[in-house]
Amino acid sequence: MQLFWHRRDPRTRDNAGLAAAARAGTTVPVFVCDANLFETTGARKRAFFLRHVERLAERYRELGSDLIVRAGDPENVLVELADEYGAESVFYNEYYRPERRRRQRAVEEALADAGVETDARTDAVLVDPGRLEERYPNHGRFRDDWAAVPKSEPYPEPEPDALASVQDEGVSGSDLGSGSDFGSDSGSGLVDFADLNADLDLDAEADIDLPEPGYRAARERFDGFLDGGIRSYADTRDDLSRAVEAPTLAVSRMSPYLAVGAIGIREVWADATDAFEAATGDERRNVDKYRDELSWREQMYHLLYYNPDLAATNYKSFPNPIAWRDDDAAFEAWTAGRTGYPLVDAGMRQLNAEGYVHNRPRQVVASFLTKHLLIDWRRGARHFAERLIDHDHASNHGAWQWTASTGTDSVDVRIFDPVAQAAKYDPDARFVKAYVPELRDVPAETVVDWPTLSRREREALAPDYPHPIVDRDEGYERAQRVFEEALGKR
Ligand SMILES: Cc1cc2nc3c(=O)[nH]c(=O)nc-3n(C[C@H](O)[C@H](O)[C@H](O)COP(=O)(O)OP(=O)(O)OC[C@H]3O[C@@H](n4cnc5c(N)ncnc54)[C@H](O)[C@@H]3O)c2cc1C
Repeated sequence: MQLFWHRRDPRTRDNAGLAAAARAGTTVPVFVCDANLFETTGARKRAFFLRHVERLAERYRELGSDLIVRAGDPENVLVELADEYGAESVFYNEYYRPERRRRQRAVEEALADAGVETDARTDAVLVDPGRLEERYPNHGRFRDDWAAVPKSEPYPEPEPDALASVQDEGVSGSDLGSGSDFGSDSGSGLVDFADLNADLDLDAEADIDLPEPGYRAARERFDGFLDGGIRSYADTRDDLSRAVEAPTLAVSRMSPYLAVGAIGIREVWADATDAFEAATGDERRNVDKYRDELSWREQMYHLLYYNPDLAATNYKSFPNPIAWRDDDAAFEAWTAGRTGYPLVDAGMRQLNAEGYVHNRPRQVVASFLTKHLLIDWRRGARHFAERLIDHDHASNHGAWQWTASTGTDSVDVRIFDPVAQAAKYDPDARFVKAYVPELRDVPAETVVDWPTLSRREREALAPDYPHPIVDRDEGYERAQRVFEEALGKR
């Protein structure tokens, strides 16, 4: 008998550690609600994740088993459960976020002391970062090495007879209360997340509508994208009009599901590769671009693996400190989507309303904060971590550093011009108008040029919309100067 410890992988399909446990013999699936870890997760993503745990428990019950859910420190809980079920070993998947690594070490020591074996697998990524070199000068070089490593096929879901016929009675109850839709109204044996939340003093309620949770919902969304969007992905991924018209075709919007681990990365990769092989001509280039984006995700994990303090410390070293500004009013305007830069504000309002931001405005808002406003990227990254449902420790901090020019970008100082970006990617202002109602009646070309209009013109056109909080050219030049000073070039 063995335990499988579910961590950030609430799925039975394409789960490396679970498949390995099931191959070894009868397996008891376990999830430990770890309050310390949850406290560092934004409420929206925590709620989204917990809904997945509930779907996972349902799936186990369909397979004639159950998910054993306990609250506490995993190192204590797993030793107790190993004893209770007479398990000789505990299987799980590897994660690279420092808190998770520390937790894993504590679990391994406690289980070793108790005479229980452990078995950790690579699951979150296609290629174990430990198989690659420590540092790459650019994405192309990373991708070459990464592409040369053979990728596993998706792991099969365990057969029902490989799963222990257990019933979870550790946490039981019937009503989740307060309008939540992830409850069940039958009796004992069922996981009650409201009780868990009360015990842990966590609020699993999100302040926004969350996407449908679970593997099936993730699968459905990806199937829709494979049927259509992927074949024009390279050409349409930056088209913000299309992102408004057909949000899950212009791009996949798989990031929330990948971030909580609802679907396995090998499954996504295998399907994208089948689509690539079936495609001809121009479609082939489009599909391959999607696979390239997945390799960016892999590079971010690689970066975190070798730089565990990615969330706290500049990746690049600077001879002089970067003269970040402390400007609470500007930061608040940025978070509220009231900077007077329409594309920045639309992106931030998308974040507030959906817990998701399209990649193009995501780059623009991050650049605006760290360059035009010169506010430390760590403050922006923390805000994103609290608000995004697709928050991923590696991708968020790696991308913030890239955008802030403290990360892996091969360009010394990159500054996105928020007006030029709007002109290029949202010329019809469809994206801006979808999120900034104050500008709905303003002609598109005027929306694009908004920060360049006179005060009087702006007041006449949209009196409720703010004036730019920083001058476009002054902000640009100040950022250029500050970074050149930090780089010792002035
Ligand atoms: C400042 C900033 C913060 C970011 N924070 C996150 C984050 O917390 N979580 C997150 O998943 N992505 C993050 N990204 C990367 C990217 O914006 C999102 O992955 C993408 O917008 C998700 O939408 P999608 O699923 O429709 O992407 P698609 O365009 O459909 O891409 C497919 C998948 O590839 C991966 N991907 C694409 N671009 C990147 C990238 N640059 N880095 C890493 N993975 C990528 C994602 O898993 C994504 O789901 C961030 C980017 C920036 C600039």
